[in-house]
Amino acid sequence: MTLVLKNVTKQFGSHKAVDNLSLEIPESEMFGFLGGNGAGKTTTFRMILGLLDRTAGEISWNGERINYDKSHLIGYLPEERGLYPKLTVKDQLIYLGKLRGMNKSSVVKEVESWLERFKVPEYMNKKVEELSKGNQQKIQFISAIIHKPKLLILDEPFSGLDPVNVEMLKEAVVDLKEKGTSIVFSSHRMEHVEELCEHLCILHKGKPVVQGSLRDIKRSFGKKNLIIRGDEDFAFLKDHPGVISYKKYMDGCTIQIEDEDVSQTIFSALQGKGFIRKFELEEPSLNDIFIEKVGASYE
Ligand SMILES: Nc1ncnc2c1ncn2[C@@H]1O[C@H](COP(=O)(O)OP(=O)(O)OP(=O)(O)O)[C@@H](O)[C@H]1O
Repeated sequence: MTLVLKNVTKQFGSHKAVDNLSLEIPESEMFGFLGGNGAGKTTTFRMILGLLDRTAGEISWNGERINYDKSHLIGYLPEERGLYPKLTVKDQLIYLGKLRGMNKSSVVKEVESWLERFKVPEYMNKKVEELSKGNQQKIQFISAIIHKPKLLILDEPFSGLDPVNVEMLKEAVVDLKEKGTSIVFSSHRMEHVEELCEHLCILHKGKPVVQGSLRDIKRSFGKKNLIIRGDEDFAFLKDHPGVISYKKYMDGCTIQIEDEDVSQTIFSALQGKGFIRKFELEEPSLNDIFIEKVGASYE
């Protein structure tokens, strides 16, 4: 059940919202879709789901187009959340579950188990409008996955949730992936993608600027971060050969360096400089990569 996008472009008037995007997302994969505001993520999702026509290119899932007759296999958490405020959670989910081919008793069973899992069993008979925004989002998430879709598209699933709820949703998403669902999700939060995805794409002005496996992307970025903690003033390292950037912290500094060898020379330079509590070389974070690839054009 591979999802394939080949040279997909979407033009609104003269504006290219998505520009020649090609992706391949295999079964049971969690794929991260990153990009700043207006990068083209939601537009891509809408095209994948057939809610928006492409200007050019091909999209297929298991070799076929996605259309209405596959709705029982697909789950979608749209960016613009929308539940019926006057309906109870139960009636709302029965309605949506039935649209995806489920019968009432199996919907109720699933809803009970999900509300239990999300620690809100008391919401079953509450009206949606009585719930907080974050809790409405949990209900909307349940509505996207109640029918156990094979392909799940989540547009900013963690936005607006408190840290406890973010963890709950993350665990749910990981479970679904392990049971065979392919998941594509967009996020502005690099650490979520870093934690959950093997593969990712960073879109910028509709174009993919970084694409591939998280591990390869980090390796090929080259630069590394050196974390130093101690009581000394490390500012002299700003001018050390191979140091790209220097960030001061209350208890030390974090330095971006050109390559691993630079950490050796810094290590030598720190000899006799007092007690170092931490000296650790790290891969660049996705945040570093995003800022370098996308951030510059914000200026
Ligand atoms: N229906 C539309 N008509 C005209 N332009 C549109 C339409 N939908 C989206 N756009 C434009 O396409 C571009 C991409 O928008 P899109 O919503 O896909 O971005 P996004 O990456 O999801 O952004 P965000 O992170 O802010 O949600 C934007 O410049 C937007 O203004």
